[in-house]
Parts: sequence; C-alpha cells; structure tokens
Amino acid sequence: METRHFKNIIIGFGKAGRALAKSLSKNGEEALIIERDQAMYGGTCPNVGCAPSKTLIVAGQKNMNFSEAMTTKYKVREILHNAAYHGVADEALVYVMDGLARFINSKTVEVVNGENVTQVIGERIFINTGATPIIPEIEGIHEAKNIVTSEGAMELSELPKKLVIIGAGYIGLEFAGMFNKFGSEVTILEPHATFLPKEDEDISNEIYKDLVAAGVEIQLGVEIERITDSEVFAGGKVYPADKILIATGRRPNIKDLDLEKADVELSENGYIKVDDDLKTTAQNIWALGDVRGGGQFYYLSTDDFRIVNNQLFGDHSRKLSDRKLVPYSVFISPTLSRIGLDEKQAKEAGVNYRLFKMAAAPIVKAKVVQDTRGLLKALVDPNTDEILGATLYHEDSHEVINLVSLAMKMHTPYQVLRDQIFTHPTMGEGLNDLFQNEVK
Ligand SMILES: Cc1cc2nc3c(=O)[nH]c(=O)nc-3n(C[C@H](O)[C@H](O)[C@H](O)COP(=O)(O)OP(=O)(O)OC[C@H]3O[C@@H](n4cnc5c(N)ncnc54)[C@H](O)[C@@H]3O)c2cc1C
Ligand SMILES: NC(=O)c1ccc[n+]([C@@H]2O[C@H](COP(=O)([O-])OP(=O)(O)OC[C@H]3O[C@@H](n4cnc5c(N)ncnc54)[C@H](O)[C@@H]3O)[C@@H](O)[C@H]2O)c1
Repeated sequence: METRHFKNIIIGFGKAGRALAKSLSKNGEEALIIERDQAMYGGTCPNVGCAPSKTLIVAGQKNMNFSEAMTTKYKVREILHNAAYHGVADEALVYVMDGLARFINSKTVEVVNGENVTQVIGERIFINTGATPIIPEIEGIHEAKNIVTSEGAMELSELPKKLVIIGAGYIGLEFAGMFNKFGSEVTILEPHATFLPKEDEDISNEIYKDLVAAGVEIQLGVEIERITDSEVFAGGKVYPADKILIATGRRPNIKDLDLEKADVELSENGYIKVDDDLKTTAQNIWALGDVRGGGQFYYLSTDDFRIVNNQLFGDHSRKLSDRKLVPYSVFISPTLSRIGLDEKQAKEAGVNYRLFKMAAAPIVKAKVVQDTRGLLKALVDPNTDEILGATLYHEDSHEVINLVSLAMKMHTPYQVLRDQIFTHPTMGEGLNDLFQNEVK
C-alpha cells in the first residue's frame, strides 16, 4: 500500500476545509484535501445545499416554471462547483485526493477509492466532513419509493403534484414555500405542537398565516405513523403524496471516520467534541463546520476556518467563545431573519428590555415591490440603549439583518439606526421607523 506524508491533511471539501487549504498554500505549507465524492467538491452549500435551494426559490419568485428553474439551478451549481474546485485545486501546494477517509491512528488516515487504498500521514489533521439528512425510523420509510431528502427534491425531473413534507424546520419551510410557488400542493406534517417554537408567537403567527394564505397546509402536533409509496399516515389521517420530503434534521458525518482510533471523542449530542480553539480531544486534530455541532450554517463553517487560521498564521486571539452573535435567515417568502434575543428569551432570562415593533406594510419599498407582509421587532437595553436582538420578517430581511448584526457587534446605540441616512426606497429604511415605534 502506498504511504504519503503531508504536513496538513483536510478531510472533507467543505467550506472551512477549502478555505483552510487555500490559506495553507498561500502561507507556503502543503495541504492534502480528501473528498469522497467528486460531485461534492466544494461541499454541501454549492452542490446540494444553500446555493441550489436559494436559486430555485428565487427562480420561483421570478415566476419561472419548475423546468426553467431546474435548468437555471444546474447552471448556477456548475459555476459554483467549478469555482470551488479550482479556487483550491489550482493552488500550488494543494493536493486533492478522491476517496473515503478513515483514521488508522491520530496521525494516519486511510483513503479508500474503489480498489485503491492509500495511507497518508499528517502532522495536523482537520476534519470538515459536514452533515447528512437524518432518516427517522418511521414504519415503511425505507421501502417507500417516493421518499426524497432535500438533495433528491432538487434533482426531480417533474414537479410533484402533491408533496408531503415531514418536518417544519428550515428545510421543511423553505421547500414548502418553493414547491408551493411552482404549483405543488404542499402539506407539512410536524410532530411538535407549536409552529416555529424558537420564535415569538406574534412572529410565528404571521408566518403561519402567510404560508397558509399561499396555499400550504400545515398540520402540527401529528405523529407520523406510517409511510407507503403514495401516502403518509399521520395523526389518524391519510395524506396522499407523489413525493415525500424528509426534512427532520441533519446529523454529523462521522460514521466512516473510525474516530475512536484517533482518540477523537464525541460530545453528548453526537458531534465531534472541540475546545475553544476547535481542537478535538486529539492534540493534532481539529474539527470545523457542521461535523462539530453548534449551528449548521455555511457562514459558521467559514468562521470556524477563521478561528483555526488565526491560530496557525495569526495572533491566536480568535476563540470560539468570542462568537456570541449569530444571525440567521430562513428563506421563506418573505424572509424571516433574526439576531440575538427575542421577547420569549428575554422574559425567560429575566432581561429588562424596551420593545420596538411595527408592521412591514408602511415601509415604502414594501409597497414598491408589492409585498407588504411582515412584522419587525427589536429589543433594546433600557440602560445602555444597545440593541439586544431583532426579528425581521419582511421582504429582503436577510440583507437588513446584517446591518443590525453589525450595529450590535459594535455596541451601537439604537438611535444610530433610528437616525441613519438610508437610501430610498429600501427595506433598510424600515429600521428608521422601527426604532421610533416603541411599544409602551
Ligand atoms: C438544502 C439545504 C439548504 C441550506 N441552506 C443554507 C442557507 O441558506 N444558508 C446557510 O448558511 N446554510 C445552509 N445550509 C447549511 C449549509 O449547507 C451547511 O451548514 C454547510 O454547507 C456546512 O459546511 P461544512 O463545511 O461543515 O461541510 P460540507 O460542505 O457539508 O462538506 C463536507 C464534505 O465532506 C465530505 N465527506 C464526508 N465524509 C467524508 C469522508 N469520510 N471522507 C472524505 N470526504 C468526506 C462530503 O462529501 C462533503 O463534500 C443548507 C443545507 C441544506 C442541506
Ligand atoms: N436558511 C438556512 O440557513 C438553512 C436552510 C436550510 C437548512 N439549513 C440548515 O440545515 C439544518 C437541517 O435542516 P432541517 O430542516 O432538516 O432541520 P431542522 O432541525 O431545522 O428541523 C427539523 C424539523 O423536523 C422535525 N422532526 C424531527 N424529527 C422528526 C420525526 N421523526 N418526524 C417528523 N418530524 C420530525 C423537528 O421537530 C423540526 O421541526 C438546519 O438546522 C439548518 O442549520 C439552514
């Protein structure tokens, strides 16, 4: 068996891994990046995650039909896939190896590619293997022919007439909105009795109302009993389906890694355990991105890269524990975006706050784009005037939330956003209005 030595080995071609490979090369160090599937060069986001799903969502909003949208998605995916691959593989000191990686010990990794097995020995090893859909144990799920995950749902050659989605999380809601826009009859089945339990009730009520008004059926508090090729039995009812999308969360890709051989331990929730430097329990091994838990977002994988890169080539000041504010956006229509505390959390934590709240309808840009749905909320610290959190449910909120996020990070008093000059007409101007609308 061939054995090769590299100073740095990266397992998985995810966002953090490819950014790190590039940086290592730019800093004069050799890096091997191992990927089990050539179609996944670049990882989940450009190939089967964020980018293709958002391309389809936007295509639907532009009133493309399903087939046109799919053609567009394939084009965008190819561009992003190639850019991700060449952005790394063309680096002078980066080597790409195809195959499934598994540990032999904490310095040695075996890479299996069909009949070929290569051993690679590395001084440092970085695990960036991402996550994969959870398929829950529901009777019939493994036999039923029309089951898809998010990946399969974005590869369909025909629009399903009736789509049943199991799970009302990020993927469930985004795909519900998307397929509904293309013309599918969509039903979401969710065992949790509360819709969007993490959000304030006034926000989740608005979203529920808008999805139902668009034609999405949402069944909450239903236990999924059984699945056949064309039906889902849940909560004592039968839901006919041409396709059944399983959107019940994603688990870390660790099954094939033989982590115990490298003394890499897992945390209680089953993700790779890391310290404040993203080091695992093995001193020469790090874990980055979805595989280590802590929020499955592209931008957190990017930020994990920044932490490790700062250790290797910076002043080692950047720590995981510094990451206190993480915004998120759910790409339904309109988009839900949030950062920091909402009212529910503030009350639970006994945090005093001033509440600012307004409907999206008065914002001029909302009228211009003829989408006046939505609600904006922000919490402000009564002592410091700093923003404690904001939930924005409106057109383009995924852009506006980044302004609020920056203001919070810079400890900017809310009056700055209230009085800021924004260009017109933009949804950002809504912040001028929001911070004048205190609820007393
Ligand atoms: C449908 C969908 C939509 C999403 N939308 C968004 C969004 O809008 N915004 C957002 O921020 N996030 C979104 N996400 C989440 C986002 O895609 C992930 O958080 C992010 O891509 C994780 O990247 P990563 O660096 O952890 O690894 P990944 O990009 O998942 O890469 C891991 C790579 O490792 C490879 N691999 C695994 N095991 C091995 C092994 N043993 N040997 C060799 N290679 C291996 C895999 O094939 C894969 O290419 C979405 C996810 C999905 C599924
Ligand atoms: N806009 C974005 O940033 C974006 C978009 C898509 C995905 N993602 C990432 O991908 C991850 C995975 O998304 P997801 O929607 O699969 O997971 P999720 O954790 O967001 O939602 C899973 C849903 O499935 C339900 N569920 C769990 N087990 C079930 C079962 N056995 N039967 C029926 N329902 C069940 C849960 O109650 C929950 O509502 C997200 O956590 C997110 O981090 C992000």
